[in-house]
Amino acid sequence: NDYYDPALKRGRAALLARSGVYVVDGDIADAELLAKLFDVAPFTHVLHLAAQAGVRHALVDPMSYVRANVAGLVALLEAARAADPQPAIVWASSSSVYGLNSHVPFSEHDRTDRPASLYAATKKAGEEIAHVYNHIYGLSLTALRFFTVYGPWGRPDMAYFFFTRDILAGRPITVYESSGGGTHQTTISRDFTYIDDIVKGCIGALDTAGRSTGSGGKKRGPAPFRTYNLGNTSPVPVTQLVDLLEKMLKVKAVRRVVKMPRNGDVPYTHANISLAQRELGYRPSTDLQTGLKKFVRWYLEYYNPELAVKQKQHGSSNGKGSRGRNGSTSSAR
Ligand SMILES: NC(=O)c1ccc[n+]([C@@H]2O[C@H](COP(=O)([O-])OP(=O)(O)OC[C@H]3O[C@@H](n4cnc5c(N)ncnc54)[C@H](O)[C@@H]3O)[C@@H](O)[C@H]2O)c1
Ligand SMILES: O=C(O)[C@H]1O[C@H](OP(=O)(O)OP(=O)(O)OC[C@H]2O[C@@H](n3ccc(=O)[nH]c3=O)[C@H](O)[C@@H]2O)[C@H](O)[C@@H](O)[C@H]1O
Repeated sequence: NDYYDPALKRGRAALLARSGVYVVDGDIADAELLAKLFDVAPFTHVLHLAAQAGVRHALVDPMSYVRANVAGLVALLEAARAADPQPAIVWASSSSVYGLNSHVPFSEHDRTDRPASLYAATKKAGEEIAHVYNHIYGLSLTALRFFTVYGPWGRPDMAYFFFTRDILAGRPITVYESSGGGTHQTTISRDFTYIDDIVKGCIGALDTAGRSTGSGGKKRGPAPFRTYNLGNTSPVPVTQLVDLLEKMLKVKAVRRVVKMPRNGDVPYTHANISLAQRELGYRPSTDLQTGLKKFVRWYLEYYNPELAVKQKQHGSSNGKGSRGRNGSTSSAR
């Protein structure tokens, strides 16, 4: 869909195709298409990442979340349970299911019944729906609760991405610094997790997913039903994220620092990852500074190759704007 620039999605698909992955464009809620795919190949595993993401956009287009994250998930589970053999399914839930939970670090045993956004509520609904398909049809189901994933080829609606774009363009950015008031002020922070670490967690989950125990819609025995946090377990204040970007871009941000509005965001996230460590061998190894450097290098090469070359040659930008892939003029000041 065109929630953000489809050219970026096509670029990722081209990377996949180059590595021998067969890419089909389609709607996850299209039952006929899914049935055809399951006819063509006896999939052993499915890694399901398609969703309407983004916590704040749910205020703008609530139904897109219901369609992709609820109807889309059910369509996939229906296709999987009818398949013979049934595949094991690993899918992306979200740290946002912890909502207003205040017990840190967030553990899989903590409450997830107080979501702060419709996005979070649809992911939580997905976790409950998955339980039904495990219970009735014996599908092996693993939900991975990703914590604020960032890196090259990332999502332009996420703060680290549009802060980079706006800082380079000299546009002001709005930084949520705290929430609450009086003695209950909370510093807004995130357990930012680098994409390569998340990928390793996904592979760990696929490799240990066991088998679905049904075929053709019939359950034959108990199958795994699992939920894991995939975070970095090292929260960083959003203000510090901006400090790091300023250093890497060599541009001072124009900051508008405000209290966090009630727009679906939660004040902080912090993953307890012991379970994933133990059972998936998950060991995140990228701190925010290292991961952001890789993101910034990619960003400049993708959107602003001229500036990337200048930064490499001179170790600093020259202050003159240059035209990038997105057509916008970015000026390093
Ligand atoms: N990036 C994060 O910080 C983060 C954190 C927690 C969970 N997640 C989850 O991880 C998964 C991947 O997220 P992402 O950040 O790469 O987001 P993304 O938006 O880049 O990827 C999701 C993809 O799903 C596609 N999609 C949406 N509706 C679809 C539909 N009906 N049929 C087929 N495709 C559809 C979109 O076009 C998009 O390409 C999502 O499920 C997201 O909710 C992401
Ligand atoms: O882990 C997840 O489950 C979620 O991760 C991600 O959500 P978030 O952690 O909210 O990331 P993101 O929007 O980049 O905001 C980062 C920080 O910047 C703050 N923020 C945001 C906007 C702004 O203008 N100013 C600001 O300070 C904001 O308050 C926050 O503190 C995914 O987008 C989402 O799909 C979901 O899956």
